[in-house]
Amino acid sequence: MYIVQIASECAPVIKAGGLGDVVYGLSRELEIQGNCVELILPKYDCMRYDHIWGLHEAYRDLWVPWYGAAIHCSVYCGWVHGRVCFFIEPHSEDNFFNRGCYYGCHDDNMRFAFFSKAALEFIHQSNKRPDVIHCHDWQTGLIPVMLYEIYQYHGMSNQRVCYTIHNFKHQGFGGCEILWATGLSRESYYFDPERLQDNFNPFSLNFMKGGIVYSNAVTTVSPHHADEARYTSIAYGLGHSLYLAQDKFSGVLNGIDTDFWHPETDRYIPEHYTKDDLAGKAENKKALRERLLLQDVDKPLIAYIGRLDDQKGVHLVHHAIYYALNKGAQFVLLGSPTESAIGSWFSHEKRHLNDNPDVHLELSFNEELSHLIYAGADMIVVPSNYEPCGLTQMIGLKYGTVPIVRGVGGLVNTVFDRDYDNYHLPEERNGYVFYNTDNYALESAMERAIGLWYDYPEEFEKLIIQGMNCDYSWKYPGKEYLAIYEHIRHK
Ligand SMILES: Nc1ncnc2c1ncn2[C@@H]1O[C@H](COP(=O)(O)OP(=O)(O)O[C@H]2O[C@H](CO)[C@@H](O)[C@H](O)[C@H]2O)[C@@H](O)[C@H]1O
Repeated sequence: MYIVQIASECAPVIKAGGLGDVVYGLSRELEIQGNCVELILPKYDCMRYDHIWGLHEAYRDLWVPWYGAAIHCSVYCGWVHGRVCFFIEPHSEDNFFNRGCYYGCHDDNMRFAFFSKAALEFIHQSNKRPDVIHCHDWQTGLIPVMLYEIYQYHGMSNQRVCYTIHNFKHQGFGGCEILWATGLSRESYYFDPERLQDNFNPFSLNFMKGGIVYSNAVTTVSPHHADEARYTSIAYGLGHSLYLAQDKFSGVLNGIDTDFWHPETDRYIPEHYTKDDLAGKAENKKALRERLLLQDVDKPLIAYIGRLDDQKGVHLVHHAIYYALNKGAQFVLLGSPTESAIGSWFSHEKRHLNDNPDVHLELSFNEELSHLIYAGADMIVVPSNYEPCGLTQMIGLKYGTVPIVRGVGGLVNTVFDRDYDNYHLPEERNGYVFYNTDNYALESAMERAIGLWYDYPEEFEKLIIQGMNCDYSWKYPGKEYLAIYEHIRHK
C-alpha cells in the first residue's frame, strides 16, 4: 500500500512531544511491514537539520492557492533516519515556518491551514496518488475537508483519509478568513453543525471537528482514551461529533520505536544493558548523577520527563518532588513548560532546590538527556490529569524504569499495578497505579514503590524485568492501522 503521512512533527527532526515519536515510529513500522510510506512536513527554520540526510530541492515551483492569489513554495526532500520526508517551504511575507518555534504563534491556525493546503497541492501537482493519507491532530484537520470538497474533483477521488487525534484539548479554531484563504469559501455551507461549525461557539470553525466529520476513519491513541472520549467530557466538546462518527471511530494503542528506544543499542547512553544483566543500568544511574551533580548514595532515583502542562498534572509532579525527598529518594525532572506561569513556578522551585544534592530540575527540551534519564532512573512518575496514550511510561518500561502512573487514558492500557491489579497475573504486572488527583493518592503509590526498592530489592528487580518483558513496540499497532487502511480503501 502507498501511504502518505502528513503532520506537524516527526521525531527526531521535528519533535515537541509524543506526536513526533508516533509519526516517525508508525511510518517506520508500516515500511517494515512492506508498504511504501512518505511524509509531508513543514520546513521549519528551527528543526534539527542534523537529523536529515541528503536534503535537496525536489520541487521548485509549487504555487499554492491562497486568498484568491497564490504563494510560491519550494519542496525539499531528505531522509530522516531512513524515512523519505518532503518539507514544504513557503516564500511569503507571512514567514509561516521561520519563527524559531513549532507552535505558539498568534496565527497558528493560518500557518497550519496553509500547510494543509500546500500538502494537498503538492500531492496533486506532483501526481502522487497514495491509497491512504494519514493526518494527525488539529494542524491537519482541514486536509480531509479540502480533499473531499475540492481535490476529489481534481483527480483525487480515490484517496482515503485516516485521521488520528493525539490530544482533544487543542482543536484549532478560525473564522471565515480560513474559508477564504483556503478556497473553501461558501460560509453558510461550512458554518453548519454538520460540518465545521464548533459545537459550542457558532461563530467559530473547528479544524478537528472537520477532521472527524470528513475522514474515512478516525482514531485516538489508546482504546481506553477512545472510551473516555466517547463517554466523558475529555473530548473537550467534540463528544457529540464522535457519537455521530461512532462507526468509524476507534482507539489504537501507540507503540514506541524500539530501534530508537532500546537499552541494548541506545547511542545516547554510556552503558548498554539487557534484562538478563542490569549492571549497565546501575552504571547509567551513576553517569546521570555525575552529569547532574547529584550525590552518589544508596537511594532510589525517581524521574519525570514530559511537557510541563496542566494535562500532565503539574501539581502532582510538584508534590512528587518533595514527597520523594522526604521518603529518602532522589528526583530528576526534565520538563518543557508550555505556559509562562508554569515555567516561572518551576524556575522558582529550581532556584529553591539548587543546593540540594538529591534533586535536579532541568527546564528545557533535551532529547539526549532524556535517554540517560530513562536508563539511569529507578522509577518514572506520570501523574497526568488525562493522557491519551502516554509514551514515557512505555519507554520507561523498556529501560527497566518502573512507572508510577495515574489510571487514565493509555496509562490504563499499559501499566498494571503490582499489588492491586485484578486483570493481570502477578507476573504480568509492571508498575504502580493510583486514581485520584490528590496528593494522598500519589503518595500511596510512591510509598509502595519506594518501600519495595528499599525493603525487597529482589522483588523490585523482578518488577523491573517484568516491565522489560512487555512488548509495546509498533508491531501490533502497525498491523491495526494497516487493517484500518485496508478497510477504508475498499469502501
Ligand atoms: N523536556 C523534554 N526533553 C526531552 N524529551 C521530552 C521532553 N518532554 C517530553 N519529551 C519526550 O516527548 C515524548 C512525550 O510523550 P508523551 O506521550 O508525554 O506525549 P505528549 O503529551 O507530548 O503528546 C500527546 O501525543 C502522544 C502521542 O500520541 C500521546 O502519547 C500523549 O498521551 C499525548 O498527550 C517522549 O518521547 C518524551 O521523552
